[in-house]
Amino acid sequence: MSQKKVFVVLLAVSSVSLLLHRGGHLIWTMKVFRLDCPSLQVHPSPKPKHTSIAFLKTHKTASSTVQNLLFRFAERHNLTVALPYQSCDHQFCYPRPFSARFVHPHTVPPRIITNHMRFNLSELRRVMPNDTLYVTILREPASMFESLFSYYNQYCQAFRHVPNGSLEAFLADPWRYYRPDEKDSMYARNTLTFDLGGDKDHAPSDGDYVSSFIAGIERVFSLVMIAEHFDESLVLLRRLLSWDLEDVLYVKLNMRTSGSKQNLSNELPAQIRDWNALDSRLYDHFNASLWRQLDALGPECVAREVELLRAARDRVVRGCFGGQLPQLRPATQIKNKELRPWQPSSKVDIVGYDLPPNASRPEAGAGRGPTTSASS
Ligand SMILES: Nc1ncnc2c1ncn2[C@@H]1O[C@H](COP(=O)(O)OS(=O)(=O)O)[C@@H](OP(=O)(O)O)[C@H]1O
Repeated sequence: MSQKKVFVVLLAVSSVSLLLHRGGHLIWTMKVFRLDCPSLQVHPSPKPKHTSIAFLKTHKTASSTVQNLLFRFAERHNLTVALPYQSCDHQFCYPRPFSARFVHPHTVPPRIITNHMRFNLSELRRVMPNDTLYVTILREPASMFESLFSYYNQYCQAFRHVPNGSLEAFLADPWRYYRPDEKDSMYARNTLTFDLGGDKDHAPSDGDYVSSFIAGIERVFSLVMIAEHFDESLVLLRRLLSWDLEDVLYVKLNMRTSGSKQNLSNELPAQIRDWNALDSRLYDHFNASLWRQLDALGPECVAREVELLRAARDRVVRGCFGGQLPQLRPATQIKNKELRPWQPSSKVDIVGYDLPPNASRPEAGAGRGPTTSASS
């Protein structure tokens, strides 16, 4: 064989082995470049990863899934996460507005804060670094309210008094059951507005209030994710934070079984949106702004990144679960008690995952991490 041929064969062999070695990353990068998506360059990140993040964990919005992703990032990068004082429970003394005093001194100074709280910017600024980026997540009010109604059925006074726990009965005459100052009333009306520090009982007809509330959120939050477009939101989150693809892989947490959910037919969604009019305005506004940002990136590039993110997630998850995609299990069937998701009542089933006894630790370190569900 001539020297030239030997060189060509060696080149081909080393290219193939490099491809196999770099696997996902290289293939990923090539696919993205083929689409000419320079703004979606992945690995290594052009800028250092951003590590100071305040994630406002809103209720029943897929926020536990985001929180878990942040916990795993913090673990891998040795970052301190602010945790509440025991007396605050796992939420930062929610529903009281957040105070720096609620943060456990062992977790100060933090880089990341992500447990449930009622938003209070001035107090957050006292504990978080100056370069903190603020992120939150919203969910479409009808499905969110259905989830809240089922989850807090035994806790929230407004829901407990409804005959047969009927959502229809509540919506037919909400003022019959709802008292603005009663315990846990924040789960029964405009929960997103409340979590974001707003007045859940403000008259929705006051357009100035709603507009200035939304403008305030826009000034502070660099990204408002949308649960219905979770993966697309992660595309934006990853760019905002200059993170790698591995940093935004996840498994869904805190899901109810389909038997615990109610199909919203006929006029229910409109009634829910009406009752939660402030949240509906918020959601519509930030859903539209999410899509404007995605459009600016280029729908093809976003779709491509979402596709690659899902493929990478499946690969890592299969790595955790012995080559299979994990089965969702009711808590009672999960052998490892530490992995059992919290159950709000006997009427609601929250499902989770069991790790196989010989679970391996996969490349992105996502083995045990993503399976633990914390409603915190
Ligand atoms: N990735 C992703 N995309 C879309 N939806 C998701 C995702 N992960 C979790 N979920 C759904 O989010 C609901 C749980 O929300 P939270 O984790 O915020 O609840 S909690 O307030 O912390 O208890 C819960 O909704 P319901 O099942 O309707 O109750 C989950 O199924």
